[in-house]
Amino acid sequence: MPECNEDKKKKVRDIRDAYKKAWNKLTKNYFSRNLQGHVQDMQELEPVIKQLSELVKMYRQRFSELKREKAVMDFSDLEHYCLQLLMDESSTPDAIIPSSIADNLQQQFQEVLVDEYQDTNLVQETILQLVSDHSQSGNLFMVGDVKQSIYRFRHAEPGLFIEKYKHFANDEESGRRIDLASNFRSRELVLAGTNYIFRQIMDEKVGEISYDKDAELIYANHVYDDQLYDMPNPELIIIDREKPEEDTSAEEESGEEENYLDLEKAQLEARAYAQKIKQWIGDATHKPQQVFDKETQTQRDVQYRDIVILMRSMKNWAPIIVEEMKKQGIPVYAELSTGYFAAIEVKVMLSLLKTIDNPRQDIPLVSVLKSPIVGMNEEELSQIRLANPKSVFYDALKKYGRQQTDTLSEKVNRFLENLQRYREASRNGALSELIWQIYRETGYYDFVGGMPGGKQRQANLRALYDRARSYEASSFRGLFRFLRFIERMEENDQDLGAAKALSEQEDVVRIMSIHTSKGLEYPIVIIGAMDKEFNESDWKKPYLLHKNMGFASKYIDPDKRITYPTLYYHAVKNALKREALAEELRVLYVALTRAKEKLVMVANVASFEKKQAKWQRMASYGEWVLPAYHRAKSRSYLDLVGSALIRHQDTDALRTEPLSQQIPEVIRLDPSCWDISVLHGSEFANLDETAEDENMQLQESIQNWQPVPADDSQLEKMVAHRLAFRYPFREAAESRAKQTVTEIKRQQEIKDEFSSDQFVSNFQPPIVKRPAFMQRERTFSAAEKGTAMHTVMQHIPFNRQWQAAEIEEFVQGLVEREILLQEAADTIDTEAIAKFFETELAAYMAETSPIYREVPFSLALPAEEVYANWQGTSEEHVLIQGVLDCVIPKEDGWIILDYKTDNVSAEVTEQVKEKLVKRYEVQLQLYRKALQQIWQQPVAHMYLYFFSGQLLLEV
Ligand SMILES: Nc1ncnc2c1ncn2[C@@H]1O[C@H](COP(=O)(O)OP(=O)(O)OP(=O)(O)O)[C@@H](O)[C@H]1O
Repeated sequence: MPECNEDKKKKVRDIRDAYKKAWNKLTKNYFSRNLQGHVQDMQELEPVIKQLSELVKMYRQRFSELKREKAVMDFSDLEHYCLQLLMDESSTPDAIIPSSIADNLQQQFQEVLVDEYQDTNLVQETILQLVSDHSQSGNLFMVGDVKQSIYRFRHAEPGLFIEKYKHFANDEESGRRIDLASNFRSRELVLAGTNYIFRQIMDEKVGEISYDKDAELIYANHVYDDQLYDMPNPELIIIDREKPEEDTSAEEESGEEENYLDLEKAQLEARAYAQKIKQWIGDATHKPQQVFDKETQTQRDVQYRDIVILMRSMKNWAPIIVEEMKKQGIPVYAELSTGYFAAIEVKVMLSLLKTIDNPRQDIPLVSVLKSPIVGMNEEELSQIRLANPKSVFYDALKKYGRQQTDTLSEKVNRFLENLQRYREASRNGALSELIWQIYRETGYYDFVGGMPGGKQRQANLRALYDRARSYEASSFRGLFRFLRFIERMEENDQDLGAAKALSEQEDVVRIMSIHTSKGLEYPIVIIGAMDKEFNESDWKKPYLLHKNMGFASKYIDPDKRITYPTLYYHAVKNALKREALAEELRVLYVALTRAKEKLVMVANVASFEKKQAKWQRMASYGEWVLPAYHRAKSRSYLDLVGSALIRHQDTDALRTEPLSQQIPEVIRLDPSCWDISVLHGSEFANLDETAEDENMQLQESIQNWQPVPADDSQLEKMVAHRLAFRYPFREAAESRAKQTVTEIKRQQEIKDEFSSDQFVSNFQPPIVKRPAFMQRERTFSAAEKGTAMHTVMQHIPFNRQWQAAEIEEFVQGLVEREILLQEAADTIDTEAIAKFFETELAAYMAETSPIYREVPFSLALPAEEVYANWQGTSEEHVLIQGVLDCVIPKEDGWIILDYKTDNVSAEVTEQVKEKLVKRYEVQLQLYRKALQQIWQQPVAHMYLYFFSGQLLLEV
């Protein structure tokens, strides 16, 4: 027998093993029992599931009642109530009849336009049908792209779109389909690349829609034709993390070099992105990449903000990537608003701090006991609970510690001792020191460092420490207050997003989820984490829920204590799996179609060799669309993309063997072009970290107020100029631009022996009216009494003399007309008003008409006239507002009269009169200015009339 090539032998064996494995799985799942057995399992399960569904219905009922009681709705209630309103009560699931409200709306809307129609769910679809008109040609217009339906988790139903898509193409009567095939967004090579991949991976079997000629992206923006791009090919970068074969000499050589195996996967990738980005942005030796600017219709240097990094999920990787990119000196922005307080390590530490503050709080205490800091399990916790079932948990814990002598009680006592020490430390020392002491003594800081995403977790713990330090730097003290402060931050959604130092507007590289990127476009798109496994939680639970197939559970035999999947469980599982994969294909499609000019896909894999072996099975497959069974086995985007690219002439780097000539030319020589690089993880181990070092040094110098080097004289000048800058309108910014006359008067007031503070404040009109219930109380403030007097003077006719009794009657009239409250009317000094009418001035007023009362005015005055010490520019103006009590026109100059209700108790000497005049001089001079400037009238006299003491004084 001729010698057989070992490699080929292994290959054949691998293929056979793969099929054997698949076969075994099939037989295990479906043929380990006969049909009767399967049916029997499901029949036995039936009553249990029925009971469960009854329970769920009851729960729903109770839940709805509670919601109604509390008058709250959730988002899906909104949709469902809306549907209820629009649907006539006689509707059945098969015949939905519009209600009168829906009829009404149908009349109202001429056109109903729906964008992103592919993301509609059945409820929304029914609502749309109910409000649109179906009488003649119809008025419902829907736009969408089913390949971009990525909201399955919100019950989007791409089937609705697909059904119309097919139906309208064949039946012009029911609707018209317009294909918007041209793509104006992207360069030709980006589109060709996307087409090449999707033609192979998307069809009705896996993907729910076929990627046929109608679906393909057609290059239409020919502006790009004349604008060359330096590195136009879409790229696939694969980082291989496979450990090199044991080689002691290499290990010695590497010495202290950072071992790439210590780097997080996300960190490795981030370094790959950073390397690319640095290349594009350029430096002293490299020209920056050019991108096309839509505004100017020309090319310009690429900026950070032209680049986006898309991730399927932001949850675990994004914070690490942000941190690593920063280390590499690349400004990034990622929306990481959530996550800090949700991070388990932060929760545990906060629980511990709460327990230290007050151990009689069950939830924080038990959280700490269960956390790795103490490490108790449910069993132990229940034992402790049993020691004292009625009290708070802390009492139970202490009792258990006292009474028992087992290993658990040792654990308990150790914890109680530590807690006692921490409690003392929290009272005596700095909080931040306590936090650090806890990290050190419990080893929790090191522990989280060993968890997945350890670097980020440690950063979170450090952030808590920093937060405590800066809290103590303010004048606040104490653990309780700190916890309240943190709680308030949490309540107000002020999460400690460390990455939020930069805002969205700035020139930074964005990191976002593919879902967020929907509808957006960027010149350069990096799709990261291509080998992250799809989320399988949807169909890996012991019970499954499918929107059409309903509920499926594993078979459970409580007696034998066994559980295994039923046939129906398998059916639902397969349906969910298929749908989830279809959704993933569409998410990938959204990602690829965000790029305008350049597309880079990055993945890092545990073993490139294994991936190759998997893809290689497609290397000689002759059809465009890859076999469904192969695609269905994909665990990541990379699996799909790798299998698709392996048959292209540009992708030697992916193959273990030369490109098979059996592959049809259309596939092999497809016009798309590809740059593939496979790099080993070790290449990223020692990336230049000088940027970080420099930044750290700078930061340190700045924090310590030490000079930093300025090697650029231009820069030095600019900094000096900026630091010396003085805002030209500072004075204006520090004084009010709008003032009331009363305020100005108060500021410039000269206190005299007659003016107690209260006296002075008599004339401040109340800034806010006293609330109604207080106005009705007996005590009226001096200001309110003054206002009441002014109200009477505003309304009382001047054309005659008034006696006190008549005034009394007049005031009652005001009460009846609801101009005055009775309580306010009771404070009116009618005698004093009667006395006013005895004055010469009142006699003159009786002869004169018109007389203007309560005249409001606004007047702009130069600031220096208003503010005695004004230092600012002379152009600055202040807006003055005031109300003139009484203005009396007179031929030889107008008269201003201002009523005063001050209590002038002292004997009225000349000196007292002088002081009173002085007090109001500023105010009246401003009135004079107002009258002269606004009314253009000369002012001959200005009087103050003091009701108390019937004093008329000329100013
Ligand atoms: N007729 C056109 N001529 C030139 N450019 C166009 C034209 N139509 C659209 N564009 C440009 O193409 C890009 C994509 O357009 P638009 O965002 O409307 O597409 P879309 O179908 O909504 O994309 P998607 O659904 O993939 O997010 C935009 O930059 C837009 O300015």
